[in-house]
Amino acid sequence: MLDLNVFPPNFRWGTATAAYQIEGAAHEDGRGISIWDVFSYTPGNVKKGDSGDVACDHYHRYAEDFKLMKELGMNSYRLSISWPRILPKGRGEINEKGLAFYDRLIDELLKNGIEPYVTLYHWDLPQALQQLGGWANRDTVDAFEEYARIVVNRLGDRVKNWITHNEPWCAAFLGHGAGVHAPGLKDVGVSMQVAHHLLLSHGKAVRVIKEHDSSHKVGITLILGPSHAASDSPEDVAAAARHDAFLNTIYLDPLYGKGYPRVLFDHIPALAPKVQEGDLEIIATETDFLGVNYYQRSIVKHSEQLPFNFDGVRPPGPEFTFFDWEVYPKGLYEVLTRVHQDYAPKEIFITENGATFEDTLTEDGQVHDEQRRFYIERHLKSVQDAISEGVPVNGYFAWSFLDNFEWAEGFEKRFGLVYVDYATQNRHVKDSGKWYSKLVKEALGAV
Ligand SMILES: N#[N+]C[C@@H]1[C@@H](O)[C@H](O)[C@@H](O)[C@@H]2O[C@H]12
Repeated sequence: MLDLNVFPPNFRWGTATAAYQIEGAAHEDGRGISIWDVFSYTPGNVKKGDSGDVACDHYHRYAEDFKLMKELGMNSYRLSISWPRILPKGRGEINEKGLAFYDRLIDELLKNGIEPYVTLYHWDLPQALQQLGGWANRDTVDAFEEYARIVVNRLGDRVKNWITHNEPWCAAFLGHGAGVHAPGLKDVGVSMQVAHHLLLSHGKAVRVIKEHDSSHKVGITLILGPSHAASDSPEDVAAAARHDAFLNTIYLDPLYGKGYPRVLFDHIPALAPKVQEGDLEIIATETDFLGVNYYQRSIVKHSEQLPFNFDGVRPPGPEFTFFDWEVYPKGLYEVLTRVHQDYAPKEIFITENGATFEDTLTEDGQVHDEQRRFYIERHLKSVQDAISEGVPVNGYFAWSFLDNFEWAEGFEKRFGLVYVDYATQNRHVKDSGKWYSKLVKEALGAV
């Protein structure tokens, strides 16, 4: 199935996490409140009333976690910085204890020979900024630029790989359109303006990073997936094209200098974001790589449902994850070849790919998660096929290293290669983690 010789010699093999999902210590050492703390504390928003208050207690256990990561043989690790840990009010006073924590974290990673890939924003906006309008307020773009400069100036002597934003589609639409993520707003027009401000802040952060050190690599992570028409009827084909714009090209097009997709905003002109002179040029600031998060495809049909006049159709499967997401490895190949053909990023990293299944810890501390192993194997085969066709994929970060706080699903949905027993905080490497470790060591010639 897999031919590791196809993967480039310096391929980055790792896992990914995010601050709010694993750190815990939500009220420790001067950390400010984030929109996800507020959203989680609001009854009904998160299953079982879970929150990131403790999570995987990574704030205190990072040394043991990185020791385990090293034992598993990974050469890279994608993490995010908690903005409210650095700037409790979002701007202004800097929390030195927050910066000192990330100093320790990065130093420990490097001590274990693991290359950090740092995401500046993985959804945990300081609540103080939300009270001023959050990402719907263009001023937050400047706040993000200030935050990025503080982080890059502090960690930039050791961190050389930066991801400005994680999945702006989720932050914008799930958080401001569907209301199922923080801050829990339900206004599609606002979500489109938020998308614009996220992209604008990305472009400004790229310039901050390159000003700090032009040799640093910087990119953005997008969640991407194929939009397949439910039938070849013109209506369904047009609906799928709008869905592709809604999920994919609303970000890809402006990032690669093409402006916003007309197929979407000609259909709903009233929802088009307000764009100021020069914005699109900033958004299209050259980057070094594209981060691709892939989980599933969408099947789309025409619908009278406003504002987009499209609706989802349940994929045929036959395999589905615990999230009820179809297992469709070919979609990753489709995304990679499309992105390469239409946008030609210098490099691509799979910054997230993984699945949740109902994991059970056995009496002897094992988790036999063959479904997850098979899921990852087939998606790596899609990466291999894309590389064989010349797509410059240079890394794969499995989501996730640890089971963690899965946003509105709380701790019920486990994505980790390592099982977390939240009652004891003990870590147990799942069969998928053992398999991935063996694969990585073989790929890196360590066996
Ligand atoms: N859901 N799900 C799993 C995973 C989520 O835990 C990450 O934080 C996101 O970046 C992305 O949505 C993917």
